[in-house]
Amino acid sequence: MVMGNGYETGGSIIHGKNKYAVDLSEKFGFEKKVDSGEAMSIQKGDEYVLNTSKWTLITVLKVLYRYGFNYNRLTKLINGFIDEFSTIYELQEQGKVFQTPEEMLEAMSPNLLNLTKGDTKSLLKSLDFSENFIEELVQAITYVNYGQDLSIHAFVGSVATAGADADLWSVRGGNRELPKSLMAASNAKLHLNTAVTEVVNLKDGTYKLMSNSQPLGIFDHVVLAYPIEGTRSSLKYTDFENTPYISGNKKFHRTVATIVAGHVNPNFKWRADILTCDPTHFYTSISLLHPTILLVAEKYPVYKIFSPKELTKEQLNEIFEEIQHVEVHDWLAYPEYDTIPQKFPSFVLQPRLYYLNAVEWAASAIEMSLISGKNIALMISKEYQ
Ligand SMILES: CC(C)=CCC/C(C)=C/CC/C(C)=C/CSC[C@H](N)C(=O)O
Repeated sequence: MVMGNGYETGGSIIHGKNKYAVDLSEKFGFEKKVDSGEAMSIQKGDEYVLNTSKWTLITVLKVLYRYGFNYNRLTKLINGFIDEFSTIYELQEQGKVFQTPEEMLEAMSPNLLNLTKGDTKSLLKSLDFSENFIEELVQAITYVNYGQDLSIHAFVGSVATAGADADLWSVRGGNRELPKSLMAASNAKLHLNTAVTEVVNLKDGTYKLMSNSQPLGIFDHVVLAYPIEGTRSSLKYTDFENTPYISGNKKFHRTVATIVAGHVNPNFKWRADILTCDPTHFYTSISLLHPTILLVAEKYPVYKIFSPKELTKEQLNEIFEEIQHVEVHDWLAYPEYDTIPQKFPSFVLQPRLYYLNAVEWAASAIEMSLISGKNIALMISKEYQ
């Protein structure tokens, strides 16, 4: 909450063709919030290489002028990617289940699995996209959506690009309403503010969960639904023959989201939203935020700055002349995608012990988690058929 209103820092956008998020939002009667009409600029050094306009026609002309038909070709490529990706809905409708993210991608299309094996820049170069288009527009997109450059693998690069489409929305009131409503609809017993610190294998096909040496219960199935590699505290596994999961050298990427209510410094060349394609900047993007729902009139505009490190006072003062409120969210947000793992983590760590966030190594996005959750739910339900 910033000065009476809520704003979203992560998991803030959903694509119009993300079927599960769309269907669930309709089921729960959520209203869609579409933030359109903002201009956006791409910064390279001190220069803005592209300034879009709130008028679509002008933006189209500007993009054509700078990048020729590269943008149209990329749109076609991403539409093809979305079509291949969308076969997952039919596969899951048929009850198909997958042990690993690799199996899942391959079932959607062998091309999607292949995309995880090379980096985004090489793919685009091999398809003859121009150097300035790749390094300016596409890199600005990978920076804003995953805080990383074009060395991320081409599957997540494609998801990032789909996440820069015009067809984006969020839930009015906040995307967090989605898991909240799903939880309520499940009628499950919820232990809030209770960290699971230990999983004990009872060796009779069940697991006991512990929170700081206090038993929470005995379960037939356990789903770990948090990023093990991106968590600073560790989970203890007791009475397992082998440790169910070792993160090894898989790392999560640090992203700092600084939310500022205040006024931009007139000496700072502000554009409605700034994306940078340039690693020399201390930020990867600066955007004007809109409250998830307007509860009180905004006294100050609210901005979100993504950066790889916490911002210093001097850096904040470079951007703002007046700061009324600052909030810093320093988190391990998504995998470090340039270290392409030999193998993604499995959805099944041991019989009946599942890992939902294994899917984040393919790509981290709300819909990816919903798909992974459905995969695990299908696996569990098959045991009872
Ligand atoms: C079925 C469609 C439309 C695409 C398949 C791939 C996919 C799951 C696209 C999601 C696009 C999207 C909204 C990406 C967001 S980027 C992640 C960002 N860091 C965040 O905070 O959510």
